Amino acid sequence: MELRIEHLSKTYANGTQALRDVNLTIPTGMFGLLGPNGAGKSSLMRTISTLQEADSGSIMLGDLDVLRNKDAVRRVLGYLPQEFGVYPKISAEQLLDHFAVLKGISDSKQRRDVVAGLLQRTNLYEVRKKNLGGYSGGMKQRFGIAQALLGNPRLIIVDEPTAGLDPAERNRFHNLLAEIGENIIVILSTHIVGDVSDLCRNMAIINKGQVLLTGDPLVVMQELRGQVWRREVDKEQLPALLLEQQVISTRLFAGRTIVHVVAPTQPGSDYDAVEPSLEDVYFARIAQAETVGAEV
Ligand SMILES: Nc1ncnc2c1ncn2[C@@H]1O[C@H](COP(=O)(O)OP(=O)(O)OP(=O)(O)O)[C@@H](O)[C@H]1O
Repeated sequence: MELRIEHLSKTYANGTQALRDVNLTIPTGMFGLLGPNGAGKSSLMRTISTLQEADSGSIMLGDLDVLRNKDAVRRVLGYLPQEFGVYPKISAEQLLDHFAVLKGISDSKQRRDVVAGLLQRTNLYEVRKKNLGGYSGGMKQRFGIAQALLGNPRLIIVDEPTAGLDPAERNRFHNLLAEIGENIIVILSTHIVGDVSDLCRNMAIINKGQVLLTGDPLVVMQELRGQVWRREVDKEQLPALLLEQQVISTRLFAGRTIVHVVAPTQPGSDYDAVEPSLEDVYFARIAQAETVGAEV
């Protein structure tokens, strides 16, 4: 089964064009939707999740018309929003039970089994009696996944799930997502490149409401091979370099400034070729789009 988005556009009442003719085909597995803040990721996620209307275009989940059959979509959808609030004064077990009732699992024995199973799967069973207010960020996110998995969804959407998690929690969360993504469609919306390169077999880069690139992260990295160059510079050299070269990133490493540039051939003897990372692809595509935009 796949999710097919065609010609999706959305302009908010204040004139902000959040989605511009978005076309994406998303197969089973983990799909990374990568873009800077304000790119339109949440708008797209909320539209797929039936929480807001598009102006035009279509979304099909298999043969289900998502924009026209909202109730049917909600039965097969799990959603972990960017701001997932929990009631601090009740336990994970109680709240998940409550969500299960809302999902329509009315038989109490069945509900007990489902809730226990999900708490085990998300590694929260030991702390199921603890109030959610005492949970760490990672535990809350795993609880968010537990509620998203209620009702055996065919599609799960997670919006910026690892922001604010420490490395160990992020790792645990990644493993959980990877396991879920084996059988269903999981869309991971994020501005963290590492989340996508660690987890996703397919991805898209979105900026200013437009899809700039789609594909397999390994393939898109291959495609940039031989075009990414690295140079160490003094901070004072940087402004001139920014005018001369297509600089895609500058970072400090051990107190020195390391610059990555994109160029079809070696820009000079002080540049070394580097194996492109997904971050290089990401910054190169965004920089390219900005340049084109600036020329218009
Ligand atoms: N309800 C709204 N009304 C008006 N403008 C909005 C609304 N929601 C979002 N926007 C604007 O639409 C654009 C896309 O926002 P969106 O939240 O979809 O981006 P995003 O990629 O999810 O960014 P972030 O990571 O910051 O949430 C932004 O310019 C944002 O300010």
